[in-house]
Amino acid sequence: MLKNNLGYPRIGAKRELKKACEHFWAGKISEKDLLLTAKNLRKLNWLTQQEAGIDLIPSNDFSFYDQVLDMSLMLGATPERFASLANDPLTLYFAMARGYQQDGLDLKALEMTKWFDTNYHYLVPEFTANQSFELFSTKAVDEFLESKALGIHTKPVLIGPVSYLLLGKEKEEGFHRLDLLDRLLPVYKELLTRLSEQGATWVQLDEPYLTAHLDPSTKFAYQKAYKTLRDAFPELKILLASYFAELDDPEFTAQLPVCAIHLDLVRAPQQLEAVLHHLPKETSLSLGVIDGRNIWKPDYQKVQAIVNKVLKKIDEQRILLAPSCSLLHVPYDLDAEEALSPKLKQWLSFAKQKLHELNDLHRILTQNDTTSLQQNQKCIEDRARSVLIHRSKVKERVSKLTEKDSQRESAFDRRQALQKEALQLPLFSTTTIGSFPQTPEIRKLRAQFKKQQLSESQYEEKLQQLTQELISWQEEAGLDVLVHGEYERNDMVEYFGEQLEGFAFTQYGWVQSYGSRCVKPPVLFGDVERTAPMTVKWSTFAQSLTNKPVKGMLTGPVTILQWSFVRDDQPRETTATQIALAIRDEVRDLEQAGIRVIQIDEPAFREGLPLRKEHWRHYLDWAVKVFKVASSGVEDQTQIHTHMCYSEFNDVMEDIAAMDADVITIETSRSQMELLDAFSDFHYPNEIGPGVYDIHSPRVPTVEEMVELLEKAQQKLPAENLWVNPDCGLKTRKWPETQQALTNMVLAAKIMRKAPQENRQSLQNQEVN
Ligand SMILES: CN1c2c(nc(N)[nH]c2=O)NC[C@@H]1CNc1ccc(C(=O)N[C@@H](CCC(=O)N[C@@H](CCC(=O)N[C@@H](CCC(=O)O)C(=O)O)C(=O)O)C(=O)O)cc1
Ligand SMILES: N[C@@H](CCS)C(=O)O
Ligand SMILES: [Zn+2]
Repeated sequence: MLKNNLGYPRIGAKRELKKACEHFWAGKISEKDLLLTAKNLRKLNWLTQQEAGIDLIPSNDFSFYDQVLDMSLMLGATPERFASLANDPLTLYFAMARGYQQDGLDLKALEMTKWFDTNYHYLVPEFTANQSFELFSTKAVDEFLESKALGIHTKPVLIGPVSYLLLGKEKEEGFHRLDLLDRLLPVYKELLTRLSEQGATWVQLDEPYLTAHLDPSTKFAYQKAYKTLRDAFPELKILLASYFAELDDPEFTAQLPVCAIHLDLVRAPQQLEAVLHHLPKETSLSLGVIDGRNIWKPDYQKVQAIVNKVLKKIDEQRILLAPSCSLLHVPYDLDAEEALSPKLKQWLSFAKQKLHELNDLHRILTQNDTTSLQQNQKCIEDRARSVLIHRSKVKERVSKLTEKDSQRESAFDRRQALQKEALQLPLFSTTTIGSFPQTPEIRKLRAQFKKQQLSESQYEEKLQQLTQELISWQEEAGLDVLVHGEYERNDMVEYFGEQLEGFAFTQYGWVQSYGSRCVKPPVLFGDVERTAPMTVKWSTFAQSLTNKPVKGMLTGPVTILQWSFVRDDQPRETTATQIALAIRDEVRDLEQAGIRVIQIDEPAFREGLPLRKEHWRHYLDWAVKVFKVASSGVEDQTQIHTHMCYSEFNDVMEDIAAMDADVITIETSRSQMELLDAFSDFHYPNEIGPGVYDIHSPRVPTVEEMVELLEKAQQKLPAENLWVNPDCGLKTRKWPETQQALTNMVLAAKIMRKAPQENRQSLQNQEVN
């Protein structure tokens, strides 16, 4: 029974890679220094896994930015616009990730989207009809050799050919990306040849799309790909990894010609039986029994029962024990946490602890280690019985909710009329999504405050000053609905977690979100309660400085749930309802305090959608309901906004409309307003702000391109329902580019208001470049 790990976090336990990348981008360290930091991190990861007794240790799970981008580079799938950077691979790599505005070039980054239902984002490969592939980078081989030099025999991890193609997007009409398989497979063969030549014995090919609906042509692609690879490499042990959901067709997958199949038995234990039934006698099974997506200790007895069931069908040599998916989605090391309560800490495990759990389980299963089993049982029982978790007042309030609590007083038409009268906003009103640059100075102030080097009043005074400057700047820039800037927030979820009962927060529990950006998800361990207002002070302070409306800024219940490590002892919808009640109280308090526009962000609404369609209805029903519970406690005149980013809306339009927010701002600019089609096809009734520029890149958008996007939007939706705003919050941007971009955005809105061609010309002359 081998202990198999699918992937390890790579950002560094103290975010060393993040810091090195950001310093490199800022020109503060050399390429050599960056490469050395990366090498040290890889070494540390391999040694940690070796020490923990893992048999199949992954390599090529490291990435400077994203593993899908790494694959694109290895396979030579570089869009034409980057051709001039081909002789400088690292510059090319970061240009594809972040865009490139230098030396007279203005290259847009690849589109970024969510990695399945996680909070990790990948860079979408771009394909053309005459797409060619070549072995451009040998990263997987290089890292295999690097581990070999340390005396560690690793298992290279690659994204499998079919999922790689499915993760991408056709950039022109007339072909399907799976048509490219015949051109792609020779490059996989070349890569596997190099790996075999260097002594690789196992290779993990991730095919998470095996859990999506498999139509005949997709099945054909999988069969072709894996038969080709098996025929070419009969000796190589290919581990085919699925995760995050159940296989769409267990019989089909079980019979693919590979050495082993990995199953996520945390998310989808029900698939085991069917797979066992169809598994050929020579195929091994990797049992994903440790949760790679959450931080709770597993119940060893339950795992034991699963493995024993498998042992009845196949023998020990064909079983691998594994986490459910790569450990990329959990933090590094619980031992580093000094401030967590010891009680809570004994219920948790992070990546390093999960490795040791594999070891414990291996001993329990193969050597009958009853001590580990009993210790684990004690922890599990202790958590189940703990008084820390339960608040009867909260449970009672949830049970007393009625239909009325999730309905606004009047229908949208009436609310819209009342709000227009109350707010007196122009056509194409301009606003931002909430956050403004979180400068190193602001982060430093907070760090000093947390270390008690600054008193609360000193910290708040400085933030007040910055907020005041921001309000003045927005007024001067001519924005219509202002924001306070979210300077006081470390993160839009963590900030609320820190203020709500039922949450705990970590010191170093960082998880990569995209590129160098990390989040520290709070631990939602118990019943959620708001004991005091959370945002009223900052919103009312900002509102006191201006006559223009300042938007109150809250994170919605689905997003708080989705971006936290959530308790697994009750249904997610129950926990979401508890959060919704806390937000509802905050919304009401903001209204009472004179805030007339309130935004409840739900960027994770679409991400929370289960991967398997049969589970959608249930999720959508409760997700819409909890948003309405959070947002419906206000008067008709109070304008409720929501915001969503990176979402494919087509499938869920009806439910987004059912949320009944007065205004929704969405990400659309990277896809050139394509996403808006869903709203226009559906005749979305409420107001909508399609993002007119991409905030993930420092590139300053021109007035012209934003006008063009707004014109596209105007063709799709009535002008009186349109808002003008960026794609998302501006916290990751620097000040000069933010000012220039927003100044251009306001000009674009003014052009749209004036419309005649002559006015456009004169306004474009004022553009800031
Ligand atoms: C909108 N997005 C979000 C997602 N998930 C969230 N939970 N939050 C989100 O906003 N998912 C989808 C997208 C992903 N986008 C982003 C965008 C930006 C970030 C980001 O900027 N993350 C920051 C970390 C933010 C944070 O919590 N900072 C803390 C700690 C600051 C810090 O680093 N302090 C230093 C000391 C500083 C000094 O002394 O100078 C330290 O501790 O070492 C804070 O502000 O207090 C990032 O830097 O990665 C994430 C997701
Ligand atoms: N209000 C948040 C939303 C991000 S999705 C922000 O502006 O950062
Ligand atoms: Zn956003």
